[in-house]
Amino acid sequence: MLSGDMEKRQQMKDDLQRCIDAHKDELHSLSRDIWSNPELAGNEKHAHDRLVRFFSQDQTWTVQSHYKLPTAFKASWGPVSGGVGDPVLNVGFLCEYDALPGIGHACGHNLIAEVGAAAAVGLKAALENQTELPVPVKITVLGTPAEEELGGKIELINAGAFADIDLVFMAHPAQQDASFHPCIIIEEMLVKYYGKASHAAAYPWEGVNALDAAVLAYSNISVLRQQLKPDWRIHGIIKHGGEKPNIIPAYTELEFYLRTPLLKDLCDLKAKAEACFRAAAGATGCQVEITSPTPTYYNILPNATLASLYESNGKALGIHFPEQPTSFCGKRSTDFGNVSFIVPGIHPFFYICTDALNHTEEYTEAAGAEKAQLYTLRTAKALSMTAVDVVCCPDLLKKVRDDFRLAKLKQK
Ligand SMILES: NCCCC[C@H](NC(=O)CCCN)C(=O)O
Repeated sequence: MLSGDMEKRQQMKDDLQRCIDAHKDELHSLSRDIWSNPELAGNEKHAHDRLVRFFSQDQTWTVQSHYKLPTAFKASWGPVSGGVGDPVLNVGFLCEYDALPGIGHACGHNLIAEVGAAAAVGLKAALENQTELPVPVKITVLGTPAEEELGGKIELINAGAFADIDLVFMAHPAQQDASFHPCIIIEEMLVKYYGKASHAAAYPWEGVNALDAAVLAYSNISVLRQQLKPDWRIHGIIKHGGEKPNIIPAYTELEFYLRTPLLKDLCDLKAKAEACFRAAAGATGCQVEITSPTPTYYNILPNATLASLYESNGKALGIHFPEQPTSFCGKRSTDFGNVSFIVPGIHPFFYICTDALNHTEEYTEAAGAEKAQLYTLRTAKALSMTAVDVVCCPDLLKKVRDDFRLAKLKQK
């Protein structure tokens, strides 16, 4: 026999599931449209307009397009219930929608957008008939562009977009379901070599070869890798290697990603990498310019209470959470990590009916497939149900906030 409070929460969870199911075609159309029109980080114009239109069709949402960033948006609803003057509890859902160059939505960000939209409309359905919640509740959906490249969430943090948000939810497609899986710190290094052009056959001795510097730099990093800690990563590309074989390259450009679990390790890795880049300049006589053009993505702070609630709700919907997720490692990164340092939240991973790996063409196909929908909507329901638990139970909200404070202390 459920207690009165539990009965109310269950009724709210039933309402949200019915709402999400009632919108399933529209939600699938939304993610399929985004999938069919892949746009790179910062250029998600179609996705932005499509999501703004999705929320604007319901006049009860207040929608701000081009919110603080050209392709970010904000959709707000509420507050509802609670006593006059009570502090409003603002529940945030995040939508990502940037694709990858050359392989479209190979990370399933179109499904992240669908999960965020579905969870938000579901929570709205659960709340709109409630008049006696412990506190007034508001819903905020943030369209957070450019996760794969520029770190749109970090720009939005710096612009104050998260200042009034109390909880934040999103989920990311993967190969299995996991309420939490570590994502590590990442920093980008851009390396430019400047040499001197000359005819490569007639007067090679007059040239200063910037491509030699690039090749040496890449090789230096490749040998450094065997001396790195096993949970560190460094990988990169030669973005520009020269113009023609008979012109000794006067300019080359390389891009590297450096990743470590802890910020202090990142400083150590950066110093080792920089030594490799400068050694290549010295060996060839080139000048070198080393920059970090994008902000550092932090690791995701865990929140045990939210993760446990998410798993409990997910299991009630039939989600299987492997004890040890076997098919994806915790060496990926996300700008959600930066959000997790300022707002309590969760960023679960979810199965989309494929064993393919992210950032592959096979995953792109899976992210646009009908068979991903059941898992996508189920994830949205579990997120929304988790939000219901927290907004209905002040003790749970306190535990969530305690977890957040403890996790931050452990980072120091
Ligand atoms: N500036 C580079 C950021 C790369 C982020 C990219 N993120 C993902 O693959 C998504 C992981 C889960 N959100 C990465 O290479 O880790």
